[in-house]
Amino acid sequence: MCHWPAVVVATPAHSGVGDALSYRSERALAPGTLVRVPLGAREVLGIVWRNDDAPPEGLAEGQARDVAQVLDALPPLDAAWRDLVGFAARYYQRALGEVALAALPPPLRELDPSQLARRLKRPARAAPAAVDPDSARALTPEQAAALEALSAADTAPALLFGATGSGKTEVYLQGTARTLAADPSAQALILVPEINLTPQLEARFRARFGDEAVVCLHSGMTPAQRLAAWIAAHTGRARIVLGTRLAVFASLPGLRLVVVDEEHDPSYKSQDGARYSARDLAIYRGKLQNARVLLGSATPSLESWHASEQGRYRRLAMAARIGGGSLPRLRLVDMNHQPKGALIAPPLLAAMGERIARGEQCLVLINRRGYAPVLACHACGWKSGCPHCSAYRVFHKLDRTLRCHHCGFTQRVPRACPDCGNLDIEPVGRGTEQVEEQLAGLLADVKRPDGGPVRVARMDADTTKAKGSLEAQLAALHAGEVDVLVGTQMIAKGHDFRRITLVAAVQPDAALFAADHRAPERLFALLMQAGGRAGRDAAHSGAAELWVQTWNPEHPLFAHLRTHDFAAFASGELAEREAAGMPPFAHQALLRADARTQEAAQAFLNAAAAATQDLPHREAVTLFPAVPLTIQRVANVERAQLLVESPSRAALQRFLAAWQPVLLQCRGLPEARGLIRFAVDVDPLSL
Ligand SMILES: Nc1ncnc2c1ncn2[C@@H]1O[C@H](COP(=O)(O)OP(=O)(O)OP(=O)(O)O)[C@@H](O)[C@H]1O
Ligand SMILES: [Zn+2]
Repeated sequence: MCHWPAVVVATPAHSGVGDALSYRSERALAPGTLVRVPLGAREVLGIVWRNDDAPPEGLAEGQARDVAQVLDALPPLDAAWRDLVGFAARYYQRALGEVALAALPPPLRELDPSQLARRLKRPARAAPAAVDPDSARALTPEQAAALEALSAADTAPALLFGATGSGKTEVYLQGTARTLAADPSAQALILVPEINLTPQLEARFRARFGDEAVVCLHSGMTPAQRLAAWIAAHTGRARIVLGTRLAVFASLPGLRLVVVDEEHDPSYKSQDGARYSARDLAIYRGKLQNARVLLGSATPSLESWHASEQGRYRRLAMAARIGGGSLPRLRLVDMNHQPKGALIAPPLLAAMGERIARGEQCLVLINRRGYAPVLACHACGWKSGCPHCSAYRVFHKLDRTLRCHHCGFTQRVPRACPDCGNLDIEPVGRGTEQVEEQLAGLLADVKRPDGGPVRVARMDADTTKAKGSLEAQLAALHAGEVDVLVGTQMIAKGHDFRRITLVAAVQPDAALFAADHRAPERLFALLMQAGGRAGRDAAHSGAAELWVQTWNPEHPLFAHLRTHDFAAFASGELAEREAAGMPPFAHQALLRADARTQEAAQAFLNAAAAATQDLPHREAVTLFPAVPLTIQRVANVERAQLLVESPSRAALQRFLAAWQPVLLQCRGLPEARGLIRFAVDVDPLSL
């Protein structure tokens, strides 16, 4: 008898190919089985999705092609995994095949059954997850209460709202230990925004549970490493998967606990391909597999905060810092009353000098890399625009280049103005390189306790490109080899620094007045998280300070920052969002178009909007006019978008599903000639 497996293969987002293709097989194949099947002239990896009794209508028996190979050394992907992938594809408006195959480690696509069998030689039994009892700490009362609440009968997702330095990591560790101890096949998934930023977290998990039990999954691993880790998770040998957003798709048959650390971090939302939110998928996955979900943050996203206000999530609060230390005191510097052009105001500079002389460390946050965001000629008005983008190229002084941070276009800095020949072209504005350079000079008279000169270092995407360099820089800071660290937001995240007592944000004002409705939320989180790096050693915390240089000291955001009152800040923001009908009180999706001309991009969007008249649920959604993106052109591609909004998530979903085939038709319209691609972004993070 012949079988008719429906197989999912990698298909581009809008190929129009149905969810699964029918093949023929001599033997019955369980859903979730990995196979290799012919597709055109190639042979590709596929996943058996279901088994049909007969060939699909219209396909003559003789036309069907046979499954080429069955990778049956691997246990089939379970129903929960297939459900997760199917949900993600539907919800984020992508092809099932695209999402399903992208969720598998890349090398799996190339292996034949015998090669795969060789990789699987290692024993597939669960690692013991030896908990080293000595490394587990005695919990504080708040930590103990959070842990109890986590294992209580109520299975709603939990939001661990714990101040910076309140010991959330220990709750993750002991929550994991309990989960694994309760069931020898249980597994835990720990998601982090960016793995390189948290080498400490990985080290703590490995120290506590043993190397065998823990695997990592992130895009920085080699294909072979990723395959090995994926197999360990899929076969149940690995008990703990520690990974970035892509790890939310790991096959974890024994999943009982999902932790999303720093759940507010925007990097949980993918910005290309299927634009999924790993945090939101973690919630869905928890329900699906009956696993506990724990979201942790000192500055939760307003979405999660709102859910905890409504009781959909359980809020577990840990307000106190470990050791009873206090949160840093806010020192606002009113830049209206400082010497003109001062990069670092004199009182801030003096405070830094005092700290350094005492052997303490300072962090200086400036969210711009390079030396200056623009180079300009004051004689003729020339500016260092990028020829390919609607953006300025950034001046990098160290290698004397002008670099576009959007398309990468790089040139040597011209000796004279390219337009008028004027010789003194000047940097406008400031970036990390400039702050680093100037601080060294400004602090030249200060001495460290050992009499040596002050050591200033910089940490941003430029200094951490080489593999291992980020770890090395963090290690130098921990070892006290650096007195002042200048950097972008990456210095503000998650690090457990012990000797930092002063954190300074030198020019955060732009975010106060940005058009994006999420800008205040992000700025508040950034400042609170940055400040949270100071005074983590209770012995020094009394003197810890967060300095903010601002031209707008009266801004209400700072009042809440002063009292460390996230709850008050959040309730103010939520009230504004509710009044304005913004998320989480409304649900949004963006239709984005890339084209050779702005007209073509907008023409496609307008045609797509016009073609919605007869779609179901049209009345439940609002479509806004097409607009260019803030940075309208990148690498010679014109970009535009159209916002779709609805008070009902379900209605928005149904509308988007019905719209998808219409979008494919609009792509072929004459006025959309020049369209390069389009994509739907559900629950976009920025508009
Ligand atoms: N019960 C405990 N007893 C002693 N020290 C602890 C305990 N729990 C945590 N710590 C220590 O307290 C410090 C802060 O903990 P942790 O880094 O987990 O904070 P956090 O809540 O994650 O903060 P952040 O949000 O700023 O990352 C760490 O050095 C940790 O080792
Ligand atoms: Zn460019």
